[in-house]
Amino acid sequence: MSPMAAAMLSSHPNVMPNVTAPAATAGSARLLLLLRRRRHGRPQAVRSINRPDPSDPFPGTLGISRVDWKASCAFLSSKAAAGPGSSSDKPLSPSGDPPAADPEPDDDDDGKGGNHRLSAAINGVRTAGAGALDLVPISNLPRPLTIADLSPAPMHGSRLRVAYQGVPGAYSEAAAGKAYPNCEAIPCDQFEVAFQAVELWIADRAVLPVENSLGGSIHRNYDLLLRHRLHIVGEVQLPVHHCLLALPGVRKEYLTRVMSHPQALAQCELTLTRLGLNVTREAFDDTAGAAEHVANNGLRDTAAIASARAAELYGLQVLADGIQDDSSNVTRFVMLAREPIIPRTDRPFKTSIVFAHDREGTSVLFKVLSAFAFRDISLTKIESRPHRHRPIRLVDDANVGTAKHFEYMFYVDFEASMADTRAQNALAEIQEFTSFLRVLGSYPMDMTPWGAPSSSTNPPPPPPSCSAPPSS
Ligand SMILES: O=C(O)C(=O)C[C@]1(C(=O)O)C=C[C@@H](O)C=C1
Repeated sequence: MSPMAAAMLSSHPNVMPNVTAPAATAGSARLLLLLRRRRHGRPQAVRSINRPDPSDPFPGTLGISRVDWKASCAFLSSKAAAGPGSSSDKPLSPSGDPPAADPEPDDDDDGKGGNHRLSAAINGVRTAGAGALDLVPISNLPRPLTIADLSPAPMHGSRLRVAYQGVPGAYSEAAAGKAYPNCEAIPCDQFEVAFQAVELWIADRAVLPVENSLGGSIHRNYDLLLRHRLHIVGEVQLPVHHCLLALPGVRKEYLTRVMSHPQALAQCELTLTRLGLNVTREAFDDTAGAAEHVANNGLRDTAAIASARAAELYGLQVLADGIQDDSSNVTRFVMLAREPIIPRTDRPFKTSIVFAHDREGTSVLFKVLSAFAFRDISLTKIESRPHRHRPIRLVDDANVGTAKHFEYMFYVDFEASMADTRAQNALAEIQEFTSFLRVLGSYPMDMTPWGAPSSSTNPPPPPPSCSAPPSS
């Protein structure tokens, strides 16, 4: 089994390896108990019984050894034959008394005949000294894996896991909460790690910043989009409202240093000067990480630029609120998944592409842009990044010498779905004069109305958990 499939199986509550229908043995009773516990969200029970057993010929399965299995078969063939009318008719509690009620009733436990007869027989045996067998009807056996379980839709019975860069309190965490309101947000120390977390099935999605209205593009993520094989499945725009944070009791005059994410420092540059602060700027991996660093190290000469939520989390005071240079400071994040979503035309969609060309001159770029313009497709973004594998092109001109051009990869976002024939035709045309073309994703546009920036930028603790929006 591939590691990917194994990871899927282990994360699927209904998937249990090596379980077959004729499970009426004590070993399988134990198995049923395990399955039942697992269904009711008590993974410790599974873990504890799953201890390595030297006699287990199938390590890694559910911890039922062949010895157990044989004993179970012998046990049941002698006792289940007791049949109806014996003591086995009455389900009994472990104490030997009839149980008042099942503390963990099964959803589909209808209490009628069929499998219950078998379960009653076994429960009857339990009073004869077999211990606390707590069986569920065979109808509750795990269902087989179906094609739907293999679809890109995540969940597998649990919350969506969303990787973001930074620590709790970072804006990226708030963006993850906005994109997937009930997700389990997974902090990552670098953008690259968030990409890998999705690729390795540690997370179902990544939510990463790509541009800010004041600071511009987050180039690292453009480069990573090309290096990795993830798909853009959505976007969210998050108003970003920065605060100047310091340890309780510290006054602005004492400050000699301000730390934050370089984007946040850039977004507050003018305000820092206007506040009359004579401070050095120090870059940190993320805004909330800077706040945590100030708090953990008791730095009384240093402030952090971060969210109000970071102040709460790390016990800092807010020295100044709303210090971004523009009150409508917004960061755009993209949501990434292992599989693309199916593009639609019944709501506004955006498509992101990246291309390179190997012909000389500027006309290629002109032609690409014309392919969209002729079809009335609006571009919302264009970004160029160095072509890593071929950064420079030499152009020989016998008369003038050798010209050197920088080579670029061009990233374009346009307002159309890949399900729209205009977009398909535009890309078919573009493909003819580009050497490389990749669709990074076709996804619903974030159409949320422009809310009050201050409240949403100091978001309420992004629900540590998220549900997928309908589109992704
Ligand atoms: O440091 C954070 O809190 C982040 O989420 C990162 C980040 C960024 O990369 O631009 C996100 C939003 C803000 O624009 C500032 C920083």
